[in-house]
Amino acid sequence: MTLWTPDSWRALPALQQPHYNDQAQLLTIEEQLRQQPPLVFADEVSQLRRQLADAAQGKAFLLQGGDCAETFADFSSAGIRDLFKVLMQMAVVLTYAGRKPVIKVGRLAGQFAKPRSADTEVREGIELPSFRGDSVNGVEFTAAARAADPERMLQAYHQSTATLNLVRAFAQGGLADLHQVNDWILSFVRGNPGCDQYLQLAHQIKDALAFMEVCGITSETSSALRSTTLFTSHEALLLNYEQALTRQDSTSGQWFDCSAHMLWVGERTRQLDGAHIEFLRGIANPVGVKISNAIAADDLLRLVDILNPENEAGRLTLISRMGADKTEQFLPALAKRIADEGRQVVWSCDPMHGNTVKAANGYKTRSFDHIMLEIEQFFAVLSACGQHAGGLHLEMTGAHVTECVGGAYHVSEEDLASCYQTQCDPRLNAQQVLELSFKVAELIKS
Ligand SMILES: O=C[C@H](O)[C@H](O)COP(=O)(O)O
Ligand SMILES: C=C(OP(=O)(O)O)C(=O)O
Repeated sequence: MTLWTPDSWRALPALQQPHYNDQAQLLTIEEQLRQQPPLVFADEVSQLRRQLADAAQGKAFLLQGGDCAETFADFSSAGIRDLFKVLMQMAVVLTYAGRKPVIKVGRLAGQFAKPRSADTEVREGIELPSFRGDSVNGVEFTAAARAADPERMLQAYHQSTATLNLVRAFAQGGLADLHQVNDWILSFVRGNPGCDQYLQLAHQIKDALAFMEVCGITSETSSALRSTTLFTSHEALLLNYEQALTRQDSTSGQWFDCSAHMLWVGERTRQLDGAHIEFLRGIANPVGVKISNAIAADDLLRLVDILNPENEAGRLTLISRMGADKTEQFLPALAKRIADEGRQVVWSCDPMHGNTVKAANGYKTRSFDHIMLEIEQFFAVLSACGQHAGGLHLEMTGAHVTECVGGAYHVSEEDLASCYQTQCDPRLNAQQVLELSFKVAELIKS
């Protein structure tokens, strides 16, 4: 294996990269990013890695979720707060009903770039570059907006710092206190089917807290009751951005990509000899790889060995995203091979990206039933292979959107138009996510 350096990826083919017209401007922005403070610290990253080692061994569960893509336009403290609350709600359901510690990792504070199926989009005979996320170009369908602009990476960095600042405050400053378990319910979820079940669970938690208080364990005496950690993650797609935020830890000598605690590489950029895998192999962060039915077991094993040559639990998460129609057929051979070869990985399920369809009225959507079915199949396949179903990876929001159909609240195809806000892929809303959490908790328990 050749020597890794933060820029060794540059000698290899990098797919899904923007075409910047002004290379000198790109270099200037990279230099400016290099001068910025890190977003995360080596110790925090190592802490996540240790927790993921527990997930690999079935002793914890990874909950990774957030926007398909963060946007410059929808940036608000209310939006971040609502996503935080929904993640807390899910975590409490999975922890209490599923009886496992939950590692909370947001798709936030850096999730601004999207890989696309097509390089261009045609509307009424006009062809323009596809929208690739706010850190690359603008969503408006004009030539000016769709031109890739490196300055956008700086704006994404600054929005990420502000987001992370607020997330850290929420996690440490009261909103995460377990006594707030009722306040995590968003107003539009109240009165819906899943809410009653949640209120019952909240009631039981409050009873347990009252008992603990009598025993002298309160929010004042126990930091575990009053605070939490929400780690950050995003797809390591824009390698110029990732390299600029990669720093060497002076104590250990290891390289950390300080743009997020965890990075993943997508289904479209995980080529064994490609730039993205080359970049990820050298950083000490925990990394994830999305895998569909398109990967062969031999290639998966090679990928695992490139990214985790020491076979350390917690370093690598394999995120299966095959679709409800393919998981039962294709996942068993992969999971069995990893088990037979004794490789330590966290198996996580992304039930979103293999289940995208176009509704009759043209909206890109996903069905709650297909999402649930893929999760059930994922649990069944891993259990049959003697492996742990270690996590869940969701595109979701705290906003009251109608982007995925189905669920107990019955979002129909006709309802999609009423609040369809995503710029790329459809997300589960807070009530769909709550309903899903109770079902997943049952799967974890069983
Ligand atoms: O979120 C993932 C991808 O960026 C997205 O699914 C691609 O969508 P497209 O097929 O419309 O390009
Ligand atoms: C692009 C994504 O997923 P995938 O690589 O699995 O398509 C994503 O998670 O945003």
